[in-house]
Amino acid sequence: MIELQGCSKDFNRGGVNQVRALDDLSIRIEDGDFVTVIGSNGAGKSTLLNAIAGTFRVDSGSIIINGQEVTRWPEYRRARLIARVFQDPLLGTCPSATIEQNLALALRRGQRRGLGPGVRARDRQRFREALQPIGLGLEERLQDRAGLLSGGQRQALTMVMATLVRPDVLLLDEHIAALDPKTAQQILALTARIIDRQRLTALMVTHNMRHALALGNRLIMLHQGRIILDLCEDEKRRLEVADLLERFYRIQGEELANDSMLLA
Ligand SMILES: Nc1ncnc2c1ncn2[C@@H]1O[C@H](COP(=O)(O)OP(=O)(O)OP(=O)(O)O)[C@@H](O)[C@H]1O
Repeated sequence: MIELQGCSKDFNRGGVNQVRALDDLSIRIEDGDFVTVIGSNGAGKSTLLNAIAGTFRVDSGSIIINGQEVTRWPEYRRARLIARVFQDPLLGTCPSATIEQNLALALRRGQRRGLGPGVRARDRQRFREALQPIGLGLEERLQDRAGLLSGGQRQALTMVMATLVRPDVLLLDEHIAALDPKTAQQILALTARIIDRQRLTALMVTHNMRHALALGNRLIMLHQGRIILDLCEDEKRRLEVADLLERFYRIQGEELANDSMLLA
């Protein structure tokens, strides 16, 4: 369970560039909820994820994860509960380490990592079993350096690393946006499968309304740091992309600042 109560965050406070990225935002996300997050550029989507992950502290409000108040916890401490996947496939893996060394590091999430990413024989079987369902043959390449992999392969590896030890919360920030359409579809399918199988509590930021409607059991739309639309599974299932846009216009009374949500 994730709960944000009255969270606000200003950047460049007191300056001419001051912006309220989160504006008294409250939301309760139940265990096992998979929430897709949409909104135009600058709506506060990444800020919401950053606030949960502890990239910065919110200026006001509180954040509770699984009953624990984490508002003042630094990012590294929250990392025991939270796994993240970013847009850039290069961010999630260490290129000079082998696939199995990367996975061995992921296996120790939340523990003291020690000096080297040593790989135990019994872990290799676990790694193969985690990689095999992706269908990219990575299970046969455990000793290859991650830097040799394509962007899509690295993002698949990142997804497996993020969930090798089941996180309490999985945060996906446009994690397929940098991939070609076919690879993006594969990683999206992998994402849905992992979240479903592990019954993860997850938030996924996307600019693609089709994906936002198709995946997950709840959809929120942000605008100017506030939640302007919050749809449950049933409502989501009944909506088409055009309906969603219409809802946005109706609520906001203005046009979307960018067309990427339409065109994606
Ligand atoms: N570290 C920061 N310093 C200053 N301003 C920031 C910072 N992070 C975010 N902002 C500002 O906060 C607002 C919300 O940004 P955020 O990145 O959360 O938007 P977003 O919805 O993720 O947008 P996009 O879809 O373009 O990625 C924007 O006006 C942005 O410029």
